[in-house]
Amino acid sequence: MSISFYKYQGTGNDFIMINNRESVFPHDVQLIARLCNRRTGIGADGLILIENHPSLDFDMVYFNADGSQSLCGNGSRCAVNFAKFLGVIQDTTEFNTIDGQYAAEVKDGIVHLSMKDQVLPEQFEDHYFLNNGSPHHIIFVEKAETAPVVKQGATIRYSQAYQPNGTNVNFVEIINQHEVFVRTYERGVEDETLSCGTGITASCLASADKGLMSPIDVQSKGGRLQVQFERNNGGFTNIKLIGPAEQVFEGSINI
Ligand SMILES: N[C@H](CCC[C@H](N)C(=O)O)C(=O)O
Repeated sequence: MSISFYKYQGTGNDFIMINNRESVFPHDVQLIARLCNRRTGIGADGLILIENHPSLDFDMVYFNADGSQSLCGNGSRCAVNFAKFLGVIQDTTEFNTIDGQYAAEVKDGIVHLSMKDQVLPEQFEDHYFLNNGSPHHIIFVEKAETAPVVKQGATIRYSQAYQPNGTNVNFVEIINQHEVFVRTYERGVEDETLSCGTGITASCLASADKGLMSPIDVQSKGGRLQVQFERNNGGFTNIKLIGPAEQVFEGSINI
């Protein structure tokens, strides 16, 4: 059976997007991993199905490249622009994810994704940790460009401390009081991705503990995003992940 797909990328985090409102594409993780393989398949960090939802605009079903599932911030931004392209939504939406209901707004093609309120990231001797729909180990470094992202990221991701589910690992360089540079080793991709939306958001919230203030502009290897938030005594509210999400090409696959 031939299935059409669209390739999207959000600051270099790239996804196979399928309009699955007719439920033709199976939730088959072996097939998904094969399609995400950059040598034998289409190639992507993940695959996203847009499916119907009984009360919300759509259900975003996200799979990492290895078929595992978690919340994807950049994938959510791409799903919103894809849903707009399909005519499922106009410029505002409330949709479902593995982490529950999320809202977003599209302004001049830029997606403003509202993230859930968060507590302060847990602080350890050499890192922070926050699970904002996906788990994030956050390390502040002098120079992110030279950080051993894959080597050290994989070591932490597979360490005993994070068994059995693992974690994403973020390396954060503070540029100034309103800007950071973030690189991420992503669980489920098992490599560095050009950006990680939930990781960037978690890293910005940890940066607030180091005196940075909203809005925080973020450099990633795949492009620039912005994270906005309000601090209250116990944590953060009105958190937004803001950035582009572009359609790259359309294709079809036989499954
Ligand atoms: N790899 C992550 C999920 C995707 C996160 C990332 N692509 C994002 O934009 O948030 C995990 O398994 O926790």
